Amino acid sequence: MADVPENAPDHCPGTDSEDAGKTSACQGCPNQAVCASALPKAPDPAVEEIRERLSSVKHKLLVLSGKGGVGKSTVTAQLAFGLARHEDTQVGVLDVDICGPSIPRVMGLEGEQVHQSGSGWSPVYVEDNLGVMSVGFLLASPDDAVIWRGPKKNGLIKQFLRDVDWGELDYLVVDTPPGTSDEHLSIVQYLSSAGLDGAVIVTTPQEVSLLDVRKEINFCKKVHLPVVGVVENMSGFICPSCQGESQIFPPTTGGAEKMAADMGVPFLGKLPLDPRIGKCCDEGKSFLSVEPESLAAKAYKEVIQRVEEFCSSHSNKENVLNPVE
Ligand SMILES: Nc1ncnc2c1ncn2[C@@H]1O[C@H](COP(=O)(O)OP(=O)(O)OP(=O)(O)O)[C@@H](O)[C@H]1O
Repeated sequence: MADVPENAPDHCPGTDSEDAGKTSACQGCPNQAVCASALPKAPDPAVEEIRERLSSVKHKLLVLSGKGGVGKSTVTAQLAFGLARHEDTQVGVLDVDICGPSIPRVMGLEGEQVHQSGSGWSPVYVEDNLGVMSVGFLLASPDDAVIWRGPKKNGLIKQFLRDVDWGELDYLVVDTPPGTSDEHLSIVQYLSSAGLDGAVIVTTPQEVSLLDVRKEINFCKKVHLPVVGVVENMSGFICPSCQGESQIFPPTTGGAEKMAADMGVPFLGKLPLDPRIGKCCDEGKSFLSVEPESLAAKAYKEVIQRVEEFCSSHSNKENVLNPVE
């Protein structure tokens, strides 16, 4: 994992890089001597700070997808709305999809900004029991692009995990970038030390998405991250008029359910393609509240219930000490 000291220059290769202390960006950096030496690097104090900060969060979940555009942010948002349906359940959403933060839009918080208090960054609240933090809140406009190299992104992820004052939470749901990258390793390493329950993996039934999900599951296995389960999104279109179902993306190899069984991970359910889900996301609303009787809402409720069951049966203790080998 490319880890970056607080006062690192812009193009810092990261303390764990083979080039640490040797690139042109390292010239003049106060850390150059220690980075260039073969001495073991000091343990990252942020690990302990993040563990301390998140000790008031009972369950921490990552939402992953192998590919972009399969509905990861939609599932994150609707899962969070669903978990927060009980007023006494405190839920947080952390959007670390740094280059494509869509959580502010899908949760109705576009244009909001981060506020700082004495105890850290304050989440933006959708409801009293549902708070959100996103890199999108740091951008001047939703059309702004974040173009950062890995080390700087990892620095921001660390800051988000360490500095947001969530208070007491039952669930923290983390929306991640698509694929498996250096950022994922950072997130897993930092969150594992704080007790990470597991990952919800989102795919569509298309073979091209399933292929990437296999990689995602292998990534979880490699870093000892439990898989809460796989969600098949956009799985069939249910006609709002006749309720007939059509397969838009016919799976050629049995779909996500078979793939999950083959890989020995749970399957959480199928969420149909329903234009009303897209509309709710565009309007930043909870689909479960707007269309509670729809078949898609029923499917969502089953997925949410399975996630709740997983969390209540999961012992939320530190699952990994050093997941990144
Ligand atoms: N089940 C569904 N039915 C209808 N539309 C959906 C469904 N799931 C997601 N969408 C729509 O598909 C689009 C992509 O969804 P979303 O932004 O959640 O994907 P993503 O995987 O998070 O993408 P990215 O990788 O860009 O972050 C959005 O317009 C969303 O409203």
